Amino acid sequence: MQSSHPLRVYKFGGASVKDAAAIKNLQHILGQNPDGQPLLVVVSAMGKTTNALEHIFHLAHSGEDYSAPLAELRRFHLEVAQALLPDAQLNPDGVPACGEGSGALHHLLQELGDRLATLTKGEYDRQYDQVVSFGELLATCVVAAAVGAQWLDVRPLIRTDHSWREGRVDWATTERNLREQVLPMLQRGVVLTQGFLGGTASGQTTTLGREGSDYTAAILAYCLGAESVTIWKDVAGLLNADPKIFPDTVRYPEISYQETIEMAYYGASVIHPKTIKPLAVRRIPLYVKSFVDPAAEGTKIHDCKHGLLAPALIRKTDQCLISFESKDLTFISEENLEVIFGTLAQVRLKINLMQNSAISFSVCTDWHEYRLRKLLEQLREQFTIYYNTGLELYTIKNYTPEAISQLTQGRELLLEQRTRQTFQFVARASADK
Ligand SMILES: Nc1ncnc2c1ncn2[C@@H]1O[C@H](COP(=O)(O)OP(=O)(O)O)[C@@H](O)[C@H]1O
Ligand SMILES: N[C@@H](CC(=O)OP(=O)(O)O)C(=O)O
Repeated sequence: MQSSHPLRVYKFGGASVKDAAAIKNLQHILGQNPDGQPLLVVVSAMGKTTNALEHIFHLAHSGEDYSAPLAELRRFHLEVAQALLPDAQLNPDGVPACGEGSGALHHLLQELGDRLATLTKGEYDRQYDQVVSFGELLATCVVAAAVGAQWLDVRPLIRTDHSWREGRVDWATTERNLREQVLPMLQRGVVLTQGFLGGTASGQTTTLGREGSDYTAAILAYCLGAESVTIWKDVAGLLNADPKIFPDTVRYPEISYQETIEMAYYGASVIHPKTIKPLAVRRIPLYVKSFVDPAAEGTKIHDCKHGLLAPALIRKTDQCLISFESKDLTFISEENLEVIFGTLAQVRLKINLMQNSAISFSVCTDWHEYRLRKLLEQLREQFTIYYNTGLELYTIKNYTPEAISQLTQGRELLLEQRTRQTFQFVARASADK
C-alpha cells in the first residue's frame, strides 16, 4: 500500500549520538514526527568514533599495536548499548543481543577485529574504507535497536566507483536501488541507515569523504523524492560563523542554496559541501535544527531571495601556501599553468585560493605532507617552489569594512584577494585568535 504522505529525511551527526542520553534525545525527536509520515533516518558514527577508527587503522596498517584503542572502542559501544537496551540478553562474549544477522552488534565487532587482523601492506585508501566504515555500522546497529527502527545497510544501495575515501556516486543505479529496496520498507515504519557509506559494484565498501553523512541524506532525499531534509546539530541553525571560533554569531532564519553552497565551499564545516546540489536540483528544502532545542525555528535553506545577509566569517586551518616560479625568470604562461594544475589534480591537492603575478603563481591548499612531497618530486625540475605551512585561510562572504578590520587586525597577511562579494586572506595561525 502506498502512503500518501511525503517522505522526510532526518540526519543525526556524531554529536547527536555521542552517548546513551543523546540517543534517548534522538528517540524523543523521532517521536515528534507526525503519525503516518514516512521517515528515513541517517546516522553517523557516535561522537569521535571515526577519528578513533582512523587512528586504529593507521596503527594496524603500520604494523603497530592497536589493541588498546580497539578495546576502548568496543567498551564504549557496549556501554552505550547496555544503557539503552538494559533487558537485552548477553552473548557468551558479553555483547548484548542487538540487531540481526550480519548487522548484529557481536557480528560487526567480530568482523571489525578480523579485518584489522588481516590488513595487507599497501592499498591504504581501499583498506581504510573497509575499516573506518564500521563507525556508522556500529552506531546504526545500536540506535536502530534502541528506537525500534528498521536497520538498513546502505552499502549495496548507494553505488559508487572505486574512488576510495571519496566515492563518486552512480546516480542512476543508486536511484533504482533505493526506490526498489527502501520505498517498501518505509511503508512498514521508520527506516534507519548509515551516513558516509557507499559500495562498489563488486560489493566493497566506500566512504564519501569525511563528514559525508550530510551528503548521504541529500542522496537519499534526491533519489526517493523526499519532501524535506532536516539535519540535527548542536547549534541553533546555520549561523554567520562557527560559534566555537567567533563571538557574537547570528542565525540565518532562511538562506538560499547558492549562498549555502558558497559558505560550505569556503569551509563552513556545518554542512558538507556536496550536500546542497542534489537538494537544489529537486528543490528539496534543507532544515538545520538544534537537537538541544528541537522546537526552535532553526534555518531553512531553499530556493529563496533575501536581502543583504550578515557577513559570513569562515576559517580554514592547516593550510599550506605553495608558490611556483619559472626557473629562467620567464613569465608564468598558460603552458606552465597547465602543468601545475594537472599535477595538483593528479596528487589530489585541492586549490582553496590562487593568485598569479608575472613570474610567480601561488596556491593555498589543505596541508597534506605526502601529497605535497609528490608534487615537489614532479615539479621541482621545472619550477623553483617555495611553501609555507601552519597557515589559516579566512573568508568573509558579503564583507563590510568593519568585518575586514575585525579579522585582519594584528595579523601578517601572506596573501589577500577581494572580489565583489568575497574577501579572503591567508595568515599565519596565531594562538591568541
Ligand atoms: N556557519 C556555521 N553555523 C553553525 N555551525 C557552524 C558553522 N560553521 C561551523 N560550525 C560548526 O559546526 C558544528 C556542527 O557540525 P558538525 O560538528 O559537523 O556536526 P555533526 O558531526 O554532529 O553533524 C557546530 O558545532 C559548529 O561548531
Ligand atoms: N562519521 C563520519 C561521517 C560524518 O559525516 O560524520 P558527522 O555527521 O559526525 O560529521 C566523519 O566523522 O567524518
